[in-house]
Amino acid sequence: MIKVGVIGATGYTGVELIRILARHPEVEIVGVTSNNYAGAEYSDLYPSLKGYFDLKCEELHTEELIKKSDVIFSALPNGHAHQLANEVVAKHKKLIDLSADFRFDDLSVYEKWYGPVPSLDDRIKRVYGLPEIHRLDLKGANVVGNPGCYPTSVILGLAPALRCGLIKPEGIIIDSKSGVSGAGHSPTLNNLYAECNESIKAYGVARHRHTPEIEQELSYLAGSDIKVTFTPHLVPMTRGILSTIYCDLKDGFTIQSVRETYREFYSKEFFVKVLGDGQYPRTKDTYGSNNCHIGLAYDEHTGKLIIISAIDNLVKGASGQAVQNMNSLFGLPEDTGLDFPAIYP
Ligand SMILES: NC(=O)C1=CN([C@@H]2O[C@H](COP(=O)(O)OP(=O)(O)OC[C@H]3O[C@@H](n4cnc5c(N)ncnc54)[C@H](OP(=O)(O)O)[C@@H]3O)[C@@H](O)[C@H]2O)C=CC1
Ligand SMILES: CC(=O)N[C@@H](CCC(=O)OP(=O)(O)O)C(=O)O
Repeated sequence: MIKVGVIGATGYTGVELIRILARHPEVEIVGVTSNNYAGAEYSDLYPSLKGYFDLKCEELHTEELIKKSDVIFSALPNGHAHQLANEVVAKHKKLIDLSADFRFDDLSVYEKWYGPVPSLDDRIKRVYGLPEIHRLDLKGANVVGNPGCYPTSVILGLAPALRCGLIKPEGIIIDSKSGVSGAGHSPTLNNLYAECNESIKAYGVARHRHTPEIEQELSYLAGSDIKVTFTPHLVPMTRGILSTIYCDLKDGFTIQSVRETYREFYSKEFFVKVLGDGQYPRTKDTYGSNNCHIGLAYDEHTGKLIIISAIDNLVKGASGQAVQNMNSLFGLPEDTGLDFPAIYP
């Protein structure tokens, strides 16, 4: 059994991790930590887990938790994982971090968008944890930077098009929508029911911090520098991300050949489903699952390829993907403990 410790277990991604890990056949959860709820029964905080997970929340004593764990999941806000990674690798254990702290190849890009980075242990071998793209690099890693939710939907949506040279690399426009759980469980004015219900708004326009993360991975896939226009929107639903991506199809390709290329690219992937002609993803069809649905269309009027992708921000966009990464790090089939469909309706 893989011994797992979860830090920041009481947030939205934390409870989703516990929901998945508590039923994972190869996992024993050995400790969960909380600042505000140390000493509380986890299932008193989250009664949906009664009978599935009955440990108490501990105070955060990293040394003890790391000692008894094979792998640590950190579901803390940005800026906490660098120091934690130093401690984890010093004890020859592994870290899967759900924040942005280890998502960037170039630390100066992280520092520009998020803030300063302390000195890091040379033994850290970091990987961007999108298994569909970086599976081979996961094998030698001890620290996983689990991708952001919007980037997961966008990168999976564009990967075949850029890797296989189906589209022009310039002028990509991404319009994404997220449910409110994407903002975490700390109450803010923006997230109050009366503010977001019956309302849709764009935010972070032309400056959202997922832009450099998306550009890093798309540039890797294309083999050249990619710039994108990315506009996220907050929509009145609890979970889900839908990204609609507009790009220019190169001459010589048809929607049929694009769909065939996408199907071939993802043919061995358990979690990515390329929909048929005239079918378009709905967040409802990925709700609660680790799946990503991709729909494709060609606008003959403008020559644009339109790619639509849907995920659950808390599962494929965070905790499900983190468990998929753990499975890969420990040599298990990636779908272990994740082989469940969306909740419908
Ligand atoms: N929500 C989403 O859809 C996604 C989130 N992420 C990332 O995952 C991470 C967790 O997000 P999410 O679960 O939504 O966040 P939440 O705000 O819901 O939870 C964060 C948890 O971290 C703990 N925490 C907060 N501040 C501190 C602190 N200063 N020291 C120690 N613990 C602290 C809190 O636990 P307690 O109150 O018990 O102390 C809280 O439960 C973030 O980095 C986020 O950016 C990534 C992809 C998607
Ligand atoms: C709806 C909403 O507010 N979503 C969050 C994205 C959550 C996430 O993945 O953020 P990190 O990159 O910090 O991990 C946002 O736009 O900041």
